Amino acid sequence: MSKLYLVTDSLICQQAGHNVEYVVEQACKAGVNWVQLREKDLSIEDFIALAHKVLAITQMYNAKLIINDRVEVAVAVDADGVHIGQDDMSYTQARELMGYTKIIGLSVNNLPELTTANALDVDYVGIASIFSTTTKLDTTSELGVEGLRSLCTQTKHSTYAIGGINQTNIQQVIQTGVTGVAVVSAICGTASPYDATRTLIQLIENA
Ligand SMILES: Cc1ncc(COP(=O)(O)OP(=O)(O)O)c(N)n1
Ligand SMILES: Cc1ncsc1CCOP(=O)(O)O
Ligand SMILES: [Mg+2]
Repeated sequence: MSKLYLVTDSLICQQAGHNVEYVVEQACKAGVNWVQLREKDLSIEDFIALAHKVLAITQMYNAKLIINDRVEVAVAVDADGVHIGQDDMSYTQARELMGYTKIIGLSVNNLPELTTANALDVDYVGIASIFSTTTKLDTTSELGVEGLRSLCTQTKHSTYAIGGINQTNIQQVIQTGVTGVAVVSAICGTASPYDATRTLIQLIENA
């Protein structure tokens, strides 16, 4: 598994002057090989159409495409996996629809959720939120680096930290022992997603 996971946000890409396909391609070119397509406002038809385009890009770079929330989109385009949260479809139902060859990621926000996830055959847990972020407005907690470190010792799964992670704090996050780091604005919100990705990868490698 790659240590840097790009989670997209079309609005943040747009505000930085790019479309989401461009950002995905630049990030993959720079070395990201996990991409989550996160679209909150698209109809199912538009989400599927965009996912087909993004899948063509990720496949060109041998990267994995994970669909946020919408299991039916992941199934329709034969994506590599789906990421579900505590308020999304249940893990059991998602697994039934996706099958055992696909990746399922689950968000956990605290120790009880992480403990419950330990009984599930998820492929990774997304641990949120590490720092404050304006990208997702309904986050429940800020775990901080020490909260993350503690959760990492109590999980049986691979772990991706998410929420407010950027070039200034990514090394502290990696040093907790987390498997990897997921970012939205630190790549989508930049003038050069390629340069931003290169810098983040370098920081991870030197941590
Ligand atoms: C890698 C990763 N971790 C956590 C999340 C958050 O998922 P969720 O809690 O379902 O919130 P939304 O992203 O759906 O708003 C994630 N997307 N990716
Ligand atoms: C999707 C998500 N889940 C928890 S925080 C978050 C947003 C992270 O965005 P950013 O990397 O811009 O803080
Ligand atoms: Mg969700």
